[in-house]
Amino acid sequence: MDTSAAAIEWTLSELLKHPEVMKKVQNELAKVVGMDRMVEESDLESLEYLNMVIKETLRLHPVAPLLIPHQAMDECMVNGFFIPKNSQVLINAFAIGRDQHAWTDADKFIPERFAGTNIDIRGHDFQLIPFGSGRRSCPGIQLGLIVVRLLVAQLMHCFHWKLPSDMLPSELDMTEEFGIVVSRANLLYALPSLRLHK
Ligand code: HEM
Repeated sequence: MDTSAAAIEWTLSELLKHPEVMKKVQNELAKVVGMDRMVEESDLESLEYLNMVIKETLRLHPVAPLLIPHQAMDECMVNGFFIPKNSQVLINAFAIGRDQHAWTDADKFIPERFAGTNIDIRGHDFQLIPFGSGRRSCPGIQLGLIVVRLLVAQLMHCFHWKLPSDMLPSELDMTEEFGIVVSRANLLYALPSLRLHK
């Protein structure tokens, strides 16, 4: 049940499916980090476009789409609905991330939608909660985000990527395998070639 690995795989899949976005990520890396050294953890905060790409990936592919089941400690009203004490409550982060009322072109992968907004993924903005929100939200968020951002950054910085057998980006299979953690149903194949020669 590796949430970080699933998030990395979905991000790479979306980048392979959207070569123009991959190009922008690689251009940002060349500009911010340069091509004389590898990207480091201290670079991550400066990689604004990469951070938008990760947010957009986790909006469309929250790796734990129903979070973890919660239980109401007391009865309460939520949005006019009565929730009895001890009810099991499931939060559908997947549906929230694709809600047409909250997002324009909700099913499309558009990292630029976050440009100039303060929408974050740490549980303050309820339309984007891939780590949950509140007291039982993910305690590993900081580590998870560093691992995902650093790995994707290094893979994009060090290598050019293409799909095998002249496959078109639009042909890339994005089938999900359902579980508490939703990962790709089929392995992702992509061909790297060296980009960073130092
Ligand atoms: C991109 C990576 C990750 C994602 C997307 C993610 C997502 C989540 C989500 C959605 C929940 C449930 C929150 C809720 O029900 O409200 C959760 C819980 C949890 N996560 Fe993560 N997680 C990630 C990485 C990690 C890492 C790296 C660790 C540990 C080092 C971790 C440890 C935990 C634990 C212990 C819980 C249970 C918290 C509780 O029930 O109080 N997670 N995570």
